[in-house]
Amino acid sequence: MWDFVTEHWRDGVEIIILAALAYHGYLFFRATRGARILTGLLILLLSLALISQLLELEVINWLLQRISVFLAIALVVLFQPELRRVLAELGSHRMFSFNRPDPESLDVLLEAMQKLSSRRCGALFALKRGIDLKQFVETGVEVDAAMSVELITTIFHPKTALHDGGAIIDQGRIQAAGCVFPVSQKEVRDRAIGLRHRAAMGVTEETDAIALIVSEESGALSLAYRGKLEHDLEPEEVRDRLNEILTFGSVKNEPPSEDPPRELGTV
Ligand SMILES: Nc1ncnc2c1ncn2[C@@H]1O[C@H](COP(=O)(O)OP(=O)(O)OP(=O)(O)O)[C@@H](O)[C@H]1O
Repeated sequence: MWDFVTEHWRDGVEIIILAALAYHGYLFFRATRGARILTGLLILLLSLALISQLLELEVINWLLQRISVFLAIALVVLFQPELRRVLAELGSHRMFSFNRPDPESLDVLLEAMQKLSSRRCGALFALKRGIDLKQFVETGVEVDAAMSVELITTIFHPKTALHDGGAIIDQGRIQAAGCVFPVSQKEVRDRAIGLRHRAAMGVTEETDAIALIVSEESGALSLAYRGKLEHDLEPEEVRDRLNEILTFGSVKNEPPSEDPPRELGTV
């Protein structure tokens, strides 16, 4: 027994590491836009590999081996925004940082969002977490001011110079306004989802920020995280979601990616 353990403990460690990597890879990719393409490709390739092995089809075997190199490149292209976010997360040492807005500033933000909603003023916020949003700050105007309902509603008043674009919130302060975020290329079923919501999805695809949106058209409040849009939430739901994400790092009870009821950011 002891001989078996000393001989095979490395295999056990390898199996545990590979299983953990596969599981985390699955969790990471299952909610992304390429998940279905990836699943389809894997099923196709595994079936082909199995058939060609069983029937000893040499040409197909040879082709599959050659294709695997191109497949690796295709996967990098397919999951480019997600990979960028993971690398940025690793680079930002997020595991060691704790960038959480205090409850008072969240209250201020939510109150301002409700005011903007009742006045039908569109607004977009990106709440910075671990990953630096400097590249987006540079596209707007630096504000660096304490948050207040008055300031936020003034910024997003349609007649001000800063109302176009998004505001960046960092540790309870308005860092910048009028910022341009990357627009998500995800296919969205709802035609009412325009550029503001797409920009919210885009900035959360590429960073670990949380985006909050007030719709100019309907006054609806929405939240985007990791590229997914949760549309038309009640103020209390926004607060709960924010607390969940800020506490657990992800949305608890996350709806499945297949046809979720109110989540629109899926292919
Ligand atoms: N890349 C971007 N980054 C930040 N803000 C953007 C970006 N693109 C558009 N916006 C903002 O979105 C506004 C246009 O919103 P649009 O009506 O297309 O979006 P929407 O998602 O339908 O939102 P709403 O429900 O508020 O109409 C612009 O005036 C601008 O303020």
